[in-house]
Amino acid sequence: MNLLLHYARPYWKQITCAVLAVVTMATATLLQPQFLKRMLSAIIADNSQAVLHNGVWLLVLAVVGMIAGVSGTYFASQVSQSFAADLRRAEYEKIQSFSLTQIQKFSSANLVIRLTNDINQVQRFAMQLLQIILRVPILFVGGLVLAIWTMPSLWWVIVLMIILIMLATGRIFGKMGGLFGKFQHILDKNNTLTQESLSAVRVVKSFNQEKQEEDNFAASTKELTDLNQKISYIFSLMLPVYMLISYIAIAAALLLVSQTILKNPDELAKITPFITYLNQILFSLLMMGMVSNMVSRGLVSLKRIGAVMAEPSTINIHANAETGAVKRLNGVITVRNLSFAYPNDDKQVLRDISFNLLAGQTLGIVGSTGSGKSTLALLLARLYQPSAGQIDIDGQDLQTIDQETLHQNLSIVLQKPVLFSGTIEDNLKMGRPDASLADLEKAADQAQASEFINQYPNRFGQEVSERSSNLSGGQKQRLSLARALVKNPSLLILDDSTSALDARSEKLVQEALAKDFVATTKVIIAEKIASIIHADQILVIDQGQIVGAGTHQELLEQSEIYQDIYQSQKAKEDNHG
Ligand SMILES: Nc1ncnc2c1ncn2[C@@H]1O[C@H](COP(=O)(O)OP(=O)(O)OP(=O)(O)O)[C@@H](O)[C@H]1O
Repeated sequence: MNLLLHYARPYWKQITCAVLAVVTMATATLLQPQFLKRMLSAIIADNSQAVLHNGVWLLVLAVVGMIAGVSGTYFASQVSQSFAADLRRAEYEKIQSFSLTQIQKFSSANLVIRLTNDINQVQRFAMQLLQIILRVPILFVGGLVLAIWTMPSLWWVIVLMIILIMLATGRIFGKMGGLFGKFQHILDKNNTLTQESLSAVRVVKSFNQEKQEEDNFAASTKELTDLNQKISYIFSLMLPVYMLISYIAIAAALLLVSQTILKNPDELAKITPFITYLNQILFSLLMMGMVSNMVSRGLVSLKRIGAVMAEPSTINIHANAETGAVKRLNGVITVRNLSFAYPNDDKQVLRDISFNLLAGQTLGIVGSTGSGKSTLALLLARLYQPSAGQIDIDGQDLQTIDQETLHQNLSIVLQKPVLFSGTIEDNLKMGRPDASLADLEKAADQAQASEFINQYPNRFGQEVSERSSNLSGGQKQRLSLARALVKNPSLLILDDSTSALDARSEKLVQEALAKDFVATTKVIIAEKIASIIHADQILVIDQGQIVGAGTHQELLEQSEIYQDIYQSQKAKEDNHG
């Protein structure tokens, strides 16, 4: 609720207008039966002057009610849409400030729902709040008071009707308990399944898993449909039950009044407004039931958004608050006693890692599969936070460096290259939006990507399709490498980024890195020792620990594991050669 108040505050003027409009409309609705009663009395008394007078008032009230209704809807939709847009922006910014640890904690599919479906629910909730939820109590209390005032002797008919409706509502909502929470939970599950199977569509197809995926999806969708049907069924009971109760009340009222109408014809003028008030009370109770659906969903969504907003920002997005300046880092890396376990997992993937790297130096990392090399790269790029220990860049704790400074100084090429739909130019410029064509050409040369880019008639204007499915593995790797290089970073992290390149191209990339990126500190994870043989320092990682450190020559002399890896790779090469 605090969230709602916080984000609604800037719109207090529009909210005041919406509230005034709703109050005006409800008052007009409540006053109409009174003028109708006077008009009917005037007809019975054959007073044409009074008939006209009250008729005009009825018309005025109808027009005022209509204007208030339209302007109420206008202000309510303006407030709810602007409020939802602000909240969506704030939530998006919050998610941007999350580390991968936090994203993994919520799961990305779940965050997408919180950013789309939940915000929509809250927007609808805000709209209903300003439109219906405010109107309902006015109509209920006003209708009750005026109905009793119109026909005091029939007070017990109204009270009986309200008690019966309350009992019916209680029973209906008793059945609803918890259904909405469950609905949201299944929706999350359904979304995760969809996202997973669509993002891995090739794997699904190549393993002939379409049927299995379809079955999973069908099962989860059926669960969702069943639950939705249950909710709709319970709601569909409401209107007929309420109508039945109101007809009973109206029949009872008519029966009782029929006794007195002959003696006092003015009672006839009162029965019409009385029935109108009964209907207004009924309508307000019905609305209360209906909007409670929206309110429960809105509150569940608000709570889910609240959980995202309450998560502490681990990444400071904005550049230095005082100067607004983005620093050029030197790229001196100091890692002290670093340990790490993935969220929701007890296993220590990295243990007590320490090393130092001077600006412009190259660090090579080798080790068996699953030893923790990629994890170390992700930690160095601050995509995860260490569980223990610290990483300093130029003597500053990596966690405290603002996002803009880090983005401008650091480039990482992940093991699985990720490109975005758009042109090659769009992708390369992600690292440096102001890069000129000459900059792009230079980076493409360094990454050995020029040859295939030049084969496209529109060169850098060539479209990259969704999930870059129109590019080969090697082409994707070259483009992500070019994207990292175009930034001329102070710190470059390559996670097995040349694995899909032929030996000649890989050698040319290495030469470009040595020649053109002298000042850049380079961390290179490699399968092949040949890729890092000239590194200033090489770390050998095994089961999350450093088991050897030094230059190629030093490791050959000191590290058995390194010797084994080197000999086995050399033997393979000799066999091929
Ligand atoms: N997101 C994750 N959540 C939980 N565990 C993970 C996650 N990513 C990796 N792991 C685990 O962490 C360990 C180290 O993985 P990592 O990817 O760092 O190894 P690696 O040395 O880079 O392997 P490879 O050479 O095969 O790429 C593995 O046991 C892996 O199962």
